[in-house]
Amino acid sequence: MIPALRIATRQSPLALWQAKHVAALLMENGIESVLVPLVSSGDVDMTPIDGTRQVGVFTKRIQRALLDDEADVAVHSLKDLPTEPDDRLKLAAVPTRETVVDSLVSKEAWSLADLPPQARVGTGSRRRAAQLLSLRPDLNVMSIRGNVQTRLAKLDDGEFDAIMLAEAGILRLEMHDLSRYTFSLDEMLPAPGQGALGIEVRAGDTRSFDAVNQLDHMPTRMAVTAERRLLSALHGGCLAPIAAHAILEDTQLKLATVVLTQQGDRRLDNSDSVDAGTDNAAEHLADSISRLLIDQGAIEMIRPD
Ligand SMILES: NCc1[nH]cc(CCC(=O)O)c1CC(=O)O
Repeated sequence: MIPALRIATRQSPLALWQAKHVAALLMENGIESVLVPLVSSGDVDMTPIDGTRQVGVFTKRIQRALLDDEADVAVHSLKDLPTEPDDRLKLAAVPTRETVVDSLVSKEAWSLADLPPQARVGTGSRRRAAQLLSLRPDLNVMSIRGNVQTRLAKLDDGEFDAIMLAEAGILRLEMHDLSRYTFSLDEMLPAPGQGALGIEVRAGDTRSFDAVNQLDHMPTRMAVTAERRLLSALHGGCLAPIAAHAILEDTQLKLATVVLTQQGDRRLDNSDSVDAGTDNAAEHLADSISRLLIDQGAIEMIRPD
């Protein structure tokens, strides 16, 4: 009998949902799997996210499980996965993407315009903070940590008037009735890879690769390849105020980007598209926008002060 694929996962409700989702997708292809739940430092460390903290806190622990042969498959939220490739691992699949947008969660379901002056808005993301401040400089953007449930409890306790979350996480956790306003893409562009999963296997593990690669969704893969390449070209890491959203529409791959200063007082908005049928379309699209951004001074803007 072929042994079941071992899927490494963190133990937050969102991570467990994502790992079980991948197990279900594998099962549709007749592939058995078991979950290997692990503890990551990103889940226990409650200090505020800032430039001094390491990137990859959520992903390193489960990558280590693969390298140590405790598991065969690592399921990540793609936006948490650093762009620097690790030769020992391979991104075997990026399945069909969930909604990419962000939501503003508040008791009153305030829209961006409804938020009272100076309202206290919680987010741990520089990208969300800077975009929000660029639109509403009066707001008090405050740091918040913890998993989705912890953040919602802090909102409930009155520590914040509103918090920002990825809509993908809200839907995965089946909080369809959560009182919220969903930003349009014109108001708030997502993080590179937001709403997508990234599934890694050990380089050279062809059995796991072949099983997992069946879950790869070409349009999603192209879109996130463009978004992540842009992030990587700007040396942004997942903590920089860089937003990017790509989508394949008919034959065109489109990429929209926003780069901001931390306080949102300056922003660069760029978008472009390419014929998706050309060689390395995603890479070329990202490279042409990143050259533009670098000329516009993006590297200096995102430098943490
Ligand atoms: N940084 C934590 C994280 N990683 C992935 C998601 C949500 C799911 C996704 O964006 O794919 C979240 C929570 C959030 O940003 O609200």
